[in-house]
Amino acid sequence: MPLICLSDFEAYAKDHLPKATWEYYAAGADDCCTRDDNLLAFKRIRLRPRMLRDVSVTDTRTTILGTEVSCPIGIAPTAFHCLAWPDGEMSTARAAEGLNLCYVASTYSTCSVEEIVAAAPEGPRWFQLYVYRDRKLSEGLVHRAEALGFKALVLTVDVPYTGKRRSDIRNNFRLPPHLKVKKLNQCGPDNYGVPANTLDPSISWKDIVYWLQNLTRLPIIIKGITDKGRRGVGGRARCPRHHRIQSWGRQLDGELATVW
Ligand SMILES: Cc1cc2nc3c(=O)[nH]c(=O)nc-3n(C[C@H](O)[C@H](O)[C@H](O)COP(=O)(O)O)c2cc1C
Repeated sequence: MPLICLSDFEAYAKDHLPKATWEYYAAGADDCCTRDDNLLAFKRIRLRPRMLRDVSVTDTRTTILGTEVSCPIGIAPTAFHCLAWPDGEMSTARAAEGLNLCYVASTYSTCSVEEIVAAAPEGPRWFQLYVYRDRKLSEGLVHRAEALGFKALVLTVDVPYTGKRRSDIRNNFRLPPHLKVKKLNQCGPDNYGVPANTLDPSISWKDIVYWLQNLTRLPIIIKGITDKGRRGVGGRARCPRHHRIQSWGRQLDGELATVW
């Protein structure tokens, strides 16, 4: 049967993937409230139709941080693509390149950043960063991503600790031995085959301003801010040195902000 919409792909994946892999991709944390809310939020979106306009020629191209993309949609960072397909993130990057869409490669990719770039050298790409307690590890990642032509860093700030993912616990989910998170392979594995307890829960605005901004010339996009606070995302109470922070777009699960 042809796969013609996302639900078709979802049903196909459920039928074909091992149970633990499917449940890793499909489930969220605890009661999955946020996951369910996100799905409902997508369904609530309505487009305002404008009738009797000449739409015989349409053009959805736009620019995102100065790079032209074919439409204002990107591929969010997600981990462990090789669980679903042997080529993993290389295939995702090729697809994004083919459509000229921005692909945000996850720190938890099962292909290395070098492999991703070799597979899709022309594709618009950003790199998603988790900050590790071992800052040298994160610094190495940032430098590699910058050298490989990633055009922005997407700093995920909503995972100081991993959520309680019940199905992963029940399934004793782990990466199979032939897969590993290639950028982190110098560390010992934990349940997911990625370093245990290495995400730095102390990260705050000062780390962004005094550490990350000094480390890279790339724009930094902060991913996972779900509440603007009383004075806005860039309010003085939150961001030292009053850096200019631009609210860049609404995600269903929060706001993205760019700091430079
Ligand atoms: C299977 C899976 C893996 C994910 N891995 C990452 C990741 O490695 N880094 C990250 O910043 N976000 C990760 N996310 C979060 C997504 O980027 C995104 O923020 C989230 O899924 C909400 O968007 P959605 O409602 O469109 O799914 C992951 C999400 C899923 C479902």
